[in-house]
This record gives sequence, structure tokens and C-alpha cells, in this order.
Amino acid sequence: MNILEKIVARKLVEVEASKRTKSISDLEKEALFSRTSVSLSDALKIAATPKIISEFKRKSPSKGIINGDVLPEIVTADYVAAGAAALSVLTDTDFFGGSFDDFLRARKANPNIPMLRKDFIVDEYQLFEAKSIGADIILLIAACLEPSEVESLSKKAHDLGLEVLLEVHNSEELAQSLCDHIDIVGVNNRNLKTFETSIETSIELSEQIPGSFVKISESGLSDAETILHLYNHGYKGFLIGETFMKTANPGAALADLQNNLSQISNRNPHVV
Ligand SMILES: O=P(O)(O)OC[C@@H](O)[C@@H](O)c1c[nH]c2ccccc12
Repeated sequence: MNILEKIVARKLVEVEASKRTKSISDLEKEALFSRTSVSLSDALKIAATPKIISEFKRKSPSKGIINGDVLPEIVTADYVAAGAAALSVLTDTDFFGGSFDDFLRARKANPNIPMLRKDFIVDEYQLFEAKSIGADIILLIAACLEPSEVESLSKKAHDLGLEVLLEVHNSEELAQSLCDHIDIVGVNNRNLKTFETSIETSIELSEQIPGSFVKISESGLSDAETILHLYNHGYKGFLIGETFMKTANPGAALADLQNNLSQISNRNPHVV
């Protein structure tokens, strides 16, 4: 089994256990369930500069512990103060050290920013969970879902008022999984089966994504030059975790990146 298969196998067991402890109608009763979602795709569509989606990630299977001892409410509020367009918070515990508690603390500290529930969605039940913790966006990973599952899960997400980020890593996944209910297409520069990361993945796929979809580039991003290069290939948003989380002050690391982005674009106004 590759790591993605291991995560999915574990997730299926976890979801069955959660269903036994909390029913869908319990989830629907949570206060945040009725919160009106904030759109990320609308903000990205009109973005005239690169937008950063900052991730709260304690650890990962590829990197091990990145930053175990951080407070989600502080880090995410610092991200927002430094200009993050959205937040991504891992809710997978076993492989990424995340939790609903992390997500809820981040949500409480930042009531109005678009937030992505970063997890491995394999069952409709998890969409109700996402809604109940105040998520605005959910992730569907083409590499671990059948195209028919992407279609039904994304439709259900829309019914619940959630936006859908479809993550792809190659042209086959893109061709097979893209459907009408996708709001944002994310190209993951990291192959989740091998952990290899290459920005070329985003460059190669940029032209294959129909212009009607807003696109973001994910993983392995750290410098302003690369981000502006990808922006010029049509990417509006950039999902970044490790670059920020590995520092003692993730919010300050985002502020530095934002500074570098504006300095470069001031020097070369044609770039953005
Ligand atoms: O920490 P990075 O290299 O900046 O990557 C962030 C994000 O793209 C990555 O965490 C991610 C992308 N897709 C995922 C799917 C599941 C878990 C995690 C991910």
C-alpha cells in the first residue's frame, strides 16, 4: 500500500466510528452548521495579485513534525493579520496531527475568513462534519476518489453551501474528475503517493484547466519569484503550509513573503 492508500483505509474506519458516535442530525444541530459560508472562489476570481491560502499543519507523513507546539488561534490570527486570503486547517489526526479542535479554535479566532477543511474526504458524512465545524470549503482529492464520487460529493457539498476544491496531480485526474460542481481546481505539486514535489506539475497542467475554473497551486512553494511565475501562468491562489509552519512565527513568515511579492511586482510592474 502506498501512503495515500493507507490514509484512505484508515479514514474509512475512522468515519464509520464517527457515524456511530454522532449522527448527521446531531451534526446539523451544531451552532456553526447554519453559519453562512464565505466564498473563496469569488475572491480569487477578482484577484489582481497572488492570494495566499495559509495552512495550519503540525506534521505530515513526508516531513514528520513540522511544528508540534503551536496554538491554532494565534497562528491563524497572525496569518489573517499578515494578509492571508484564506486559511487551510488540517483535521486529520493520525497522519497530520490535526483535529476538529484546531479547526474550531481557528474558526473562533477568525469568524469571517474563508476556511478550508483539509482532510481526506471519502464519505458524504464528512461534508456534514465540515459544515458543523464552520468550514467554507472542502477538499476532494482526485487521486483517492472515483470520478463518480467526486461528482456526487461535490454536488452534496453545494447542497450544504460548501465550496469544492478539487485537487489534481496529473492530466488523467483532471480529465476524469472535473465536473460542474467544482469551484476551484488545485494542482498539487506534491505526488501524494511518492511525496515528490515539482512546480513543473503546475506549469504543465495550467493550460489544460479550462479557463472557466479558478485555479490554485499547492505544496512545495516558498519564494515570491516562483509564485509570481505561476501567477503569470494563471494561478490566482497559492496554498502554503510548511514554509510558514516550520518557522517560530508563521505569521511573520507570511508577512515576509507578502513583502517580497509586492517588492518584486513594484520593480517589475508588468509581472502582475
Ligand atoms: O506544506 P506545503 O508543502 O506548503 O503544502 C501545503 C498543502 O498543499 C499540503 O499540505 C497538501 C496539499 N494537498 C493535501 C492533501 C492532504 C493533506 C495535505 C495536503
